[in-house]
Amino acid sequence: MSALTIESLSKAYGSVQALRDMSFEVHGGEIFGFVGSNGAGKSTTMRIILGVLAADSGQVSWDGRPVDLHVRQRIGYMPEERGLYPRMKVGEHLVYLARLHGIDKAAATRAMQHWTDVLGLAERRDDEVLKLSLGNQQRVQLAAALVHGPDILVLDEPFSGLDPVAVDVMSQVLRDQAAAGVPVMFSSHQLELVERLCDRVGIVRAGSAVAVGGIDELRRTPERRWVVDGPPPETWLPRVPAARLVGSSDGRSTVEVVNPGLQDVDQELLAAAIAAGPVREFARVRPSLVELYRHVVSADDAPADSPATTPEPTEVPA
Ligand SMILES: Nc1ncnc2c1ncn2[C@@H]1O[C@H](COP(=O)(O)OP(=O)(O)OP(=O)(O)O)[C@@H](O)[C@H]1O
Repeated sequence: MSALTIESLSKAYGSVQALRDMSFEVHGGEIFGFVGSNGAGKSTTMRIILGVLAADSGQVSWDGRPVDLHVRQRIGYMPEERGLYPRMKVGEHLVYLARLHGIDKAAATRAMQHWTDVLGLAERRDDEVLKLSLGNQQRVQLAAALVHGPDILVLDEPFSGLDPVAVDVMSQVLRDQAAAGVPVMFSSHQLELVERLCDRVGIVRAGSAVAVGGIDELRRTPERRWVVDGPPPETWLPRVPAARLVGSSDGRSTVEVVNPGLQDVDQELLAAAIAAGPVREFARVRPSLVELYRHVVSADDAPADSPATTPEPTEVPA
């Protein structure tokens, strides 16, 4: 399957180092969530992928070859600063954009009809863009990214400001595109949505991707914790010196392995707990994407808009 490879991008705006050694890959058929604080470098990376901005160094390739004008024509892009002509009618606008990508008039009209149907805009085809609500303008913007049948989708905050129904519609479109083999990359600050929708994520801090991987992969943190619903911990935990109590509530104890390098402590914990009484639940505690994000991003003490030192990458299991 094809892949979009972002390799060691650097970019400075004057004295602000927006990107430093930004690297990650988006594979065909996956939805990749691009997350990070304000000013971390997400939009800058996406603009460089599109070629509307040049990197100082590094490169973007598709299928192992540097992205050229021909490939860029095949990208569907939703810019952060939404770029529609307010006085143009929705239908005409989409046909015009498809034609700019070299699609003939009949195919462009069919594509416009298809995407306005899918995105719930069929009734609005003859309305000027400026007469639409912001959420509907955003749907048009997604249609604009899709109308030429792109091979790659790069969407800058496509979900911001959408109502829950529009979020569902857009999520389904992205799933369908990924199922058709398209690599779908989008940035967002809505981490629950990213966790629900994405196959992989890249967490950006101060211009670098500091954690990249499948969400389950990233959640396998070195801090190993278990929740145990069973006998009181004081009756069995002292038998496992490698673990300590982190907290208890409602009869459930959270225990943590003191030395993360030790293997099979979970089996010792379970055996010790069962020996002391019935165990109703024994489960590994995994951080949510929100917790993971806070952990990774909290190392960024410098304000995002000022020059910062290069962060140490967070180790992610292969
Ligand atoms: N045109 C520009 N001129 C000068 N500095 C810029 C410009 N565009 C971005 N920057 C700076 O580059 C850094 C990265 O900005 P970028 O917009 O890529 O971040 P972002 O992760 O997309 O942020 P947000 O989540 O707020 O959209 C920030 O420090 C920003 O202030």
